[in-house]
Amino acid sequence: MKIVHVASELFPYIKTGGLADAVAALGGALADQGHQVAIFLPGYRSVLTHPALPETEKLCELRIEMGQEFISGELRRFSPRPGLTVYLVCREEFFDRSFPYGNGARDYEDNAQRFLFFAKAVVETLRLEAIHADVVHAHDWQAALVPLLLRVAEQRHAQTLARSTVFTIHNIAFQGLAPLRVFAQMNLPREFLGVGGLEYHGQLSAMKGGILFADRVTTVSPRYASEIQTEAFGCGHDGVIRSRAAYLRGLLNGIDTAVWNPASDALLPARYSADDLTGKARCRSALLAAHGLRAAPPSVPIYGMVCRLTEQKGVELLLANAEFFLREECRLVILGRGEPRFEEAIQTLAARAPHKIAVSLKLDEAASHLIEAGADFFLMPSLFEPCGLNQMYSQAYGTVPVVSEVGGLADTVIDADRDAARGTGLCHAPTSAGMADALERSLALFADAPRYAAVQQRAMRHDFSWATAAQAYEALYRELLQTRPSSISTSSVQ
Ligand SMILES: Nc1ncnc2c1ncn2[C@@H]1O[C@H](COP(=O)(O)OP(=O)(O)O[C@H]2O[C@H](CO)[C@@H](O)[C@H](O)[C@H]2O)[C@@H](O)[C@H]1O
Repeated sequence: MKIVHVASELFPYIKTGGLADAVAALGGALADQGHQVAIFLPGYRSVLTHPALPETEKLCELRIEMGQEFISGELRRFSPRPGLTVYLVCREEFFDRSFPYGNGARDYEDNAQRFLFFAKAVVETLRLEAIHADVVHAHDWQAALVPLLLRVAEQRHAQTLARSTVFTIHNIAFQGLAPLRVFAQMNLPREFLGVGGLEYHGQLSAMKGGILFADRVTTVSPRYASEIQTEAFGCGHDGVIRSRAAYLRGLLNGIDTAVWNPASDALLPARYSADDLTGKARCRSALLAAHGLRAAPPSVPIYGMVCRLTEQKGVELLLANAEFFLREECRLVILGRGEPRFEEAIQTLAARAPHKIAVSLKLDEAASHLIEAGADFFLMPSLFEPCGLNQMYSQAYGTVPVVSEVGGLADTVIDADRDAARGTGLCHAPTSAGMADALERSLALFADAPRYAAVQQRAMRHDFSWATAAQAYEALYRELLQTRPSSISTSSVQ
């Protein structure tokens, strides 16, 4: 199949979170299966200057219609591995900036235009380069308008650009809301402006466009697929999701075992496997040393956490349990960047016990690998979690996850107290009391070395690889190609 992915992040060239890992690993796994895969990505500064970027070839100049004007850009491409081509949509004014979405304190004001330009450039390239995609697969709000723009372009040019379209929601909390006036720059028929179109409470929602007009909508775990149909998790889009429930699937992410494998991980001071955990003990000492923490004998548990420091990730639950980490003989290492209020609160916590609690407010890939390997428990107290990757990385690294029982966390971690024979971690309600209970249970589990080892072994031997996860997408694509697209996109624009 000819499969085209459209996303705003791609590991290793640009990553602010799990989207980058998921798109890179899915694209790579599909290419390994023998499909012809293309990935469209904005040509951000950090991509164009990335040390791993091979030489890129300039393909063409772009002239993109945005309302009354045409905006120019350039299309570059490179091939990082056989079967995979990455297209970079470049325009200095939009993408040659320090960060992809904002300056840290606020989002860039022209994000709607930047990603509309990107989405339109993808559709224009599909047309100009006659790519004839079997599937165009858009990820998250930044690419969400691609299915609709594509069907409208097909009608305008009387040409088929893609046999089917898929939209994947990695996080429904980020919706790409924009003022209604941006609609004029979309050059879409007026019928797509109303509440049956992109309008969302007096604004435009790119996310809503993806949900309504892709042939199939997927999200990254079965549990999140049902959660987003509820008011509690739908972030205002639950109604529109319910209206397309028949076309919605929850397909679990996997992990890229070429990057996340303790037996071959070059970022670790020592490698190890389920059969020989000696190297993990060295990673454990190295982790404490790297963060200036006091050495810990094997009986003292080390807790690790790596995430964007946002409300979603349950930072408040962690802070509500600060006394646990201050009181108990343990160590805690946190790596993350995010909201200033959380960064400050965590720094204050670390300052109260600098010999046992460390925080690093950086984006640091190598440090995240060392935490996954060196910790004994990995904390993910998320309030919601579409899938979550770190709980799978931590299981592969023999680091027992302690997670909120929401979304993909609930789908990938089995509570060891509830299910002694199958348990791979500890699960709790997404509340501070729930987390407090799980932390107490983690102490009991760690004190019982044979039981901890059994949980660790089961977690390490579980297959979370993308090779398996990608099969579900392949099956979905095949199913789509066999059935006539039934979404309202085609019928609305015909
Ligand atoms: N300071 C830091 N330094 C280094 N690495 C850091 C870091 N902060 C975060 N990371 C890394 O970023 C990734 C985070 O991925 P997640 O899937 O856990 O969450 P995210 O919310 O970004 O992704 C969204 O999309 C993914 C993909 O579908 C879903 O799994 C998830 O639930 C959804 O919220 C991990 O690889 C993690 O190690």
